[in-house]
This record gives sequence, C-alpha cells and structure tokens, in this order.
Amino acid sequence: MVVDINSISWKRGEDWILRDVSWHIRRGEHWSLVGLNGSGKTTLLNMICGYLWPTSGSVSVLGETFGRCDLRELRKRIGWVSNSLQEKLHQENTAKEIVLSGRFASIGLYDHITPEDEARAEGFLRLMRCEALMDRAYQTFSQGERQRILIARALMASPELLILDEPCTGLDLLAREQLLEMIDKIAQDPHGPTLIYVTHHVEEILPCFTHTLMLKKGEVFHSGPTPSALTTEQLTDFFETPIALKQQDERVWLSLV
Ligand SMILES: Nc1ncnc2c1ncn2[C@@H]1O[C@H](COP(=O)(O)OP(=O)(O)OP(=O)(O)O)[C@@H](O)[C@H]1O
Repeated sequence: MVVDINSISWKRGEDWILRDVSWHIRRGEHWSLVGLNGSGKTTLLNMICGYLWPTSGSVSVLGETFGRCDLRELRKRIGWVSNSLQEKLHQENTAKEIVLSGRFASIGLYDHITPEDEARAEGFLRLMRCEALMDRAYQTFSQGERQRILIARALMASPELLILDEPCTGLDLLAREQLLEMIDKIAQDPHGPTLIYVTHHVEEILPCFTHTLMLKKGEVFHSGPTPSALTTEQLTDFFETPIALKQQDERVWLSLV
C-alpha cells in the first residue's frame, strides 16, 4: 500500500479541518485529489508527508506507520512539487543545478556531484523538454518552464510517491497541455513513482489518473475510480450548482448550466 490513511480527523479550535478521512492508494494506481479552496487538500498532504499529525486516526505511507518510523527517512521517498517551493530556490542557480540539488533534497548545491548525477539530471531535463534551458538562471524562466524544472528536480530523488500540487496554476492553455503530456509520460513509466495530482480543475484530470478523491469541507465526498467520480450528478452535487459535462479524449470539460 502506498498510502493507507484510516479515519483521520484534525481539529483546530472548534473547527474540524479534516473529518473521518480515509484514503487507500495501491501500487499501480495514480490519483487525482480534487477540492475547492479551503477543502483541506494541503492539510491532508501535510499529513501524508508527516508535517502534521491527525487528532485521531492512523497514517501509514510506503509501508511506514507514523509514530513508528523515521519521518526524515520517509520524506526522502516522497516528492512534493508545489508552488511554495519556487520561492525557496536560489534564483541565480541554473536549471541543471536546481535539478541536481533534488538528488540531495537541498536548496542549493553543496554535495559532490558525480558524472552519473549529471547524466541523470540532463536526462530528466530532456524528459521535461528543458534541454535548451539547462545553463540558464532559474529567475529567467517562465512559470511553465519553472514547473517542468521542479518536476525534473523531484524525479532526481527517485521518489516512490510524487505529489504534484496544482502544477498547472498560472499556465496558459498550450503550456498546460504540454505539461500534462509530460506528466502523462511519467505516469506511464512502470518504474516511475505513484502520482497524486492535486487540482481545482477537473479538466486537468488525465486518463492516467485512475482514481480520484474528492474532498469537500474536510470530508471525503467521493473516493474511487475516476469515471465514477466525474459524472454530471456527482459534479453537480460537489459544486452545488448545475453542471454540464462534455467528454473528450477521455477527459471531462465542465460548464455551468
Ligand atoms: N493551522 C491551522 N489552524 C487553523 N486553521 C487552519 C490551519 N491550517 C489550515 N486551516 C484551515 O483549514 C482549511 C483547509 O485548509 P487547506 O489549506 O488544507 O485547504 P486547501 O484545500 O489546500 O485549499 P486551497 O485549494 O485554497 O489551497 C482552511 O479553512 C484553512 O483556513
């Protein structure tokens, strides 16, 4: 089991931020995590990475049960690509240095780099179609290029679980579709990580995301195979407004009715 979360709740003051959330992710599955602003997605991811502890319930990730494992070691096996990471990186580092730093989970490069590390970094930059950007400083990149470099950086650590936290935020249509194509390639790699793809936009849920967890006001609204989640009925209930749904290329496109 990649993620085994049983009935977790998290209370702050009088508010339940998460309530009775269970989530079971098996190897071979890739999940999308959908929720409106404030539904508890980031809180749930913080629990998976061991940065927050549930008030009740149990969390086990990659076979390690929280409370009985070394969280620092476990975190090395999990990649989390989020927009907040962008601000922490050294803006003057080149794309290649940023990717290489992922090998050591460091901000900046302090460790000894081997020719194999360099070759792997270049390979991931090629995979993310950034080979032409390798030697340019991070601060000069567009949002789409930054996201691709951050994903290459995360892959450098060979994570078993990779969380992509709203990677398409701020991307134009073309940049979004290009990034989704690359994410699809990562998902198709049988030796690649299990993916959790976090989004507000169901249009971004590719067919490679076999399962979907819909979180609403801190509770599981729906959890299961993606086709069972992305129906007119479910989405109308989820958004609390009538939704029209169009299927195209095994993706759904929404409009209000
Ligand atoms: N430490 C905290 N103390 C009190 N409330 C908190 C704390 N952390 C989060 N919350 C609240 O919990 C709710 C869920 O927050 P969370 O960031 O998990 O949502 P989210 O689904 O990631 O939202 P978004 O899509 O906007 O990023 C919000 O109402 C937030 O204000």
